[in-house]
Amino acid sequence: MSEATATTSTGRPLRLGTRRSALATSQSTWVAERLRAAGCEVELVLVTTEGDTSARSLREIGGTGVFASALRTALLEGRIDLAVHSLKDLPTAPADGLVVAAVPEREDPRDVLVARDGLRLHELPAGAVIGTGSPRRAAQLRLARPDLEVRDIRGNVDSRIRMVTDGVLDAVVLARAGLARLDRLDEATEVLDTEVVLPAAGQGALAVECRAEDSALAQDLGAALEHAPTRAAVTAERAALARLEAGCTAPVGALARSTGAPTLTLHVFAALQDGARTHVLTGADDAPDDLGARAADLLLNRPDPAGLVAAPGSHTPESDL
Ligand SMILES: NCc1[nH]cc(CCC(=O)O)c1CC(=O)O
Repeated sequence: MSEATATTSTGRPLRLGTRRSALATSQSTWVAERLRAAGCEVELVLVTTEGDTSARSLREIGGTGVFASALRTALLEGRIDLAVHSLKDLPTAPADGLVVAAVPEREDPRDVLVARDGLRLHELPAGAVIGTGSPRRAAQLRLARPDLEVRDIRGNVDSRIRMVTDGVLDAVVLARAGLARLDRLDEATEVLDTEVVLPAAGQGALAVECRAEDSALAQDLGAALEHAPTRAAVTAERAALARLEAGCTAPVGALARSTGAPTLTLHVFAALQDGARTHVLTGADDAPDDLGARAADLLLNRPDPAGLVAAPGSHTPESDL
């Protein structure tokens, strides 16, 4: 990035909009530091979202978009120049007038268990209470451990872990990436295998968004932050999610991995009304949208009779933070 593009066209520092939570500020600070290392002047601007201020269930306040929408409004109104989102919280529908200018290299996308007494999932006693607000996690936990009680919870990462340390719950499931960003990975008692709990589409990855009309800024953000293999993987995952959202209301997991360029292998999970299904598909990493859409179509046509029955209309976003 050249010094000439280190600030906006008006010469002032780039305004990076961030939510207030510890996780959001850690993500935004990481991006700001990378941009400063690339020669940009960057300042953080706090933006409040309804997902942060409302105690109502995420299902009531409108789902996946609640964390992203205030940042997007601030971008479109010109109050900020760029925003950093957790990619898994970003709706699959593109936003008019905005562009995901960069997808940086993702963290380990897996979920972790934080349980009392250092326990692992298979060591929790029958009847143990495990907290998650994510229908995706709940569905897969019920498949792995039908003898546990899965309880719907919400709150930020800190308050969810406190439910375990305070003895209210035996365990919670969180994204490993979130704990890593908060420097609290040592509190995880197990990294959950993706065969047991497939992560959410885009989990562990960030999206750096700006106005589409700021094409020079978008280019600079791409040059400073883009990680092409992560972009390909999350594009495949989100294409699968979008296709499944169009065809059903089930909880979905999706994870693509590079299996030797130029191929990607995509695992998709959905807990449909008539059972849980997974599908694995390999395809070209230069056509990730196509790979995701095909994997979703194949999954929707292939029932796995041994699977789980999901509650109707249970498609809601990931547990909140
Ligand atoms: N919706 C909550 C959310 N969004 C992003 C993360 C963690 C970091 C990530 O997955 O990128 C979390 C917390 C969690 O699921 O435990």
